[in-house]
Amino acid sequence: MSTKYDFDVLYIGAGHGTFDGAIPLAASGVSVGVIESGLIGGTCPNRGCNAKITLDEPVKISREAKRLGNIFDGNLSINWTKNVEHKQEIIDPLPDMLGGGLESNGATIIKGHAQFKDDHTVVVDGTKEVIADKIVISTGLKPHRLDIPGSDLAHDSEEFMNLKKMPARVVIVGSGYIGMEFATIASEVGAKVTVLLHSDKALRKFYQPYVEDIIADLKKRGVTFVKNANVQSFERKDDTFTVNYGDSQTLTTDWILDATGRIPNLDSLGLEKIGVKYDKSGIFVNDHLQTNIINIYASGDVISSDQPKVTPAAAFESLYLMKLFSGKTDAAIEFPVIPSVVFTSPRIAKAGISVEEAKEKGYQITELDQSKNWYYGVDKETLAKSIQIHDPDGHLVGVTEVSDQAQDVINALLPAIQLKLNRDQVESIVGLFPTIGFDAWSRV
Ligand SMILES: Cc1cc2nc3c(=O)[nH]c(=O)nc-3n(C[C@H](O)[C@H](O)[C@H](O)COP(=O)(O)OP(=O)(O)OC[C@H]3O[C@@H](n4cnc5c(N)ncnc54)[C@H](O)[C@@H]3O)c2cc1C
Ligand SMILES: NC(=O)c1ccc[n+]([C@@H]2O[C@H](COP(=O)([O-])OP(=O)(O)OC[C@H]3O[C@@H](n4cnc5c(N)ncnc54)[C@H](O)[C@@H]3O)[C@@H](O)[C@H]2O)c1
Repeated sequence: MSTKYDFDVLYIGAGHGTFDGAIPLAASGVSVGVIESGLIGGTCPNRGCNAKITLDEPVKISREAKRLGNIFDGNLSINWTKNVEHKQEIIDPLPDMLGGGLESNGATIIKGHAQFKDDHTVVVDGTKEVIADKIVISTGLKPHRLDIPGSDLAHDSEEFMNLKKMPARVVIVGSGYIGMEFATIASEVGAKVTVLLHSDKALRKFYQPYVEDIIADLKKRGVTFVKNANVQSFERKDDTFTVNYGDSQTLTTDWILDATGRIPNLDSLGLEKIGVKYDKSGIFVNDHLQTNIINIYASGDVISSDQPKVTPAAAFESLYLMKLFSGKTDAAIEFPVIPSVVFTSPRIAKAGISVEEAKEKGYQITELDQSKNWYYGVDKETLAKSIQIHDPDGHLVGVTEVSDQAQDVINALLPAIQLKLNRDQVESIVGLFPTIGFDAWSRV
């Protein structure tokens, strides 16, 4: 490293877009700095994936217990307060663990808010200047807030996960990942949930007939869905709230979740000052994750990209930059198949080519009603369907599944899709039995 720099590589933000690659980069001897204004680990461990999946665990068990019916004696009910305490116990150690992983491998953590002064200089909390050869912007997303009267009366996903008590009535505006996952959790915990849709579709990027199956199932469990709701305003009346929507329609509720999306977190970063190009979808990068400023890169959710804004994509980008910066590659980034799952119950998950794309290409589409499959019968899954897509050479190129085990099915099948395995190769691999992975693999 030249003596004019404090670090070879300086990351802004300490989420998956940073630490997956920054740890091995620092371990390889490269001088690494990480500036973080909040908790080390960023969204996923502290207020995203890990927090959410911990809160979802009793929900999953409760759903399964209900399906298994009178095999269980007595009623199971979820104590939300204890559930939130358990979530906190699980996630509290993560920032120290991840920070320890960075520091023990030689990276320096600098706490505070970063703002660019020039192409190589970042000012932390308006006082401390840090100079680096290369800088990676990995500042993630923040909740979008509706621009309507009373919008400050609504809450975000982090506040939902920290609720001490589950409100009796919850209105959720938005039916994307967060809207649908949190509707599943809140309703299983006992809240009367209403989901207000922007249009007539939820989870737009997923296979719509399966999304409709999930909606129908949630409706049976008491969740109300209002399509084309056109939310106008929120008002407070003592301890309750009124949601005004549509053509003079109203709803009274105890709590409002604004789940209308997440937007690039570029607050006071000073990008205009140095001329880094971006728009409302994120920072523009080339196929080496490089911005229009030669020494400044971006990684993770903050990038304007077609990849899903999920942890595996952020981690992959971060690892790519590690390889680029340590001279292990100079090739353009080549994304693997990035799978995605929505943790509703049943879940919906997918990888590879979508059903719509398969239809356009004339690929073979095979649908299986998994509720007839003995393995799904073990936990009495009545809503379980799977679609496999094969290309003209017989390679598995896409899978979509709705079932309570969809995420494990997709994980099991990923190697076949990513590596384009042929029949002999598929048959050369055997898995553990009886497991959903074995079952899924036997369908390839
Ligand atoms: C409720 C929820 C549930 C989710 N569930 C899943 C899931 O189940 N599976 C999945 O794959 N993905 C999930 N995600 C998405 C996942 O969390 C993100 O894709 C992932 O965290 C992106 O990582 P990142 O490093 O790009 O950004 P982040 O993790 O958001 O990290 C950005 C960091 O930058 C810091 N920062 C921002 N600006 C500055 C600044 N100027 N100076 C210093 N620091 C700054 C922030 O404090 C933050 O820590 C979920 C997201 C949410 C919100
Ligand atoms: N399981 C997972 O991987 C997971 C879970 C949660 C979040 N995430 C990530 O977090 C990000 C944010 O999730 P999200 O659910 O907030 O965003 P999203 O983009 O998935 O959904 C936003 C929803 O809000 C709706 N909407 C937008 N404007 C509206 C308006 N004015 N009125 C009513 N509805 C409106 C949209 O139609 C959409 O249904 C996503 O990019 C996702 O990748 C991932």
